[in-house]
Amino acid sequence: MDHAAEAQRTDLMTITRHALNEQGRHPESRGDFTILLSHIVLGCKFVASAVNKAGLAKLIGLAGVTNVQGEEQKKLDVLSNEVFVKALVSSGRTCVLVSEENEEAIFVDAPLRGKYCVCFDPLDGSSNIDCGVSIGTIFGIYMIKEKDNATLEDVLQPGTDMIAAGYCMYGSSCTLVLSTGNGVNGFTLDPSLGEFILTHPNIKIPKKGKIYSVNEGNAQNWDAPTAKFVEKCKFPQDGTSAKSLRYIGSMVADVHRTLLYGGIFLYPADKKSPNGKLRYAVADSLFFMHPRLIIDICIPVGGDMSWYLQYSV
Ligand SMILES: O=P(O)(O)OC[C@H]1O[C@](O)(COP(=O)(O)O)[C@@H](O)[C@@H]1O
Repeated sequence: MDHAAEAQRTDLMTITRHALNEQGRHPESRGDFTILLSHIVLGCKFVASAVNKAGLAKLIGLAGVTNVQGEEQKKLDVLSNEVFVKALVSSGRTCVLVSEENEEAIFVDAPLRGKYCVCFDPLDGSSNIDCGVSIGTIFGIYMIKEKDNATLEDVLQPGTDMIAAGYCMYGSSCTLVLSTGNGVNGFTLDPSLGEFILTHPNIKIPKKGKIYSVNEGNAQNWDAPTAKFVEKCKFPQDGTSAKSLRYIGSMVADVHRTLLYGGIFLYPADKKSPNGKLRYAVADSLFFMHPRLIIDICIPVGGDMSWYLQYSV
């Protein structure tokens, strides 16, 4: 028997234990972030369960309503958004929530108000739900700028002011990737325990990759530099091998593969989407959910930037 392995199996580094270890690096911390994270984890576990049984529980298909982008909302979209909003509010650690599925920001009522602002897309890639392609939740966390005075400015801070960011991918396994600014770590849900276990410590994106990931169907809309870059991936002039094209069309899955295997994922600005693929929710004040801003945070902290194009926000 491999006793070392057995010991490893009993000495589990759960995401909560990891967060508590991280908390130890901040003596002033009172555990609020760990409590907030545990509620995000609850939302991810709920969505993972719902996604796994979607086909059986009639959760697939349209919810009969459209979101602010005019997109048909899928039942799982609606359910995921509701569970994350309720989990984040009930944590008692949030003050402003921005969801890709809600037209306006949610300001938490005073009795439950905390000091964190959370931007999230509860279920990115939802157009892939019906065919079983991996989808994901994306989140980013800011600290309120002025105690007891939550405003929209709190969620329009630069991405570099984010204190944590991550995504949870619902695929062949459920993997939560988190950065709190001290490296990027991946946790896989063990359904038998109901716990996210550290399986990918200190992820670093490989310096070189053999994969490029882009929707080639948009090529006619690309600007010249993008077209030239993709052309070099396909027809390299330096004697290297051509890169392989892998495009899942579900950003969390494309980014996760890029983070682990290297290469590049891009959704470049083009004539159709002048700012790349952003989410706009126009209310009395324009705010936007930039899933890639959150992903930006994960990848730079995850390692080499050489293959990662910056999105200008
Ligand atoms: O189909 P396109 O234009 O390539 O866009 C694919 C992108 O759209 C998304 O699926 C998000 O769209 P939805 O969440 O609205 O379904 C991303 O996950 C993915 O990167």
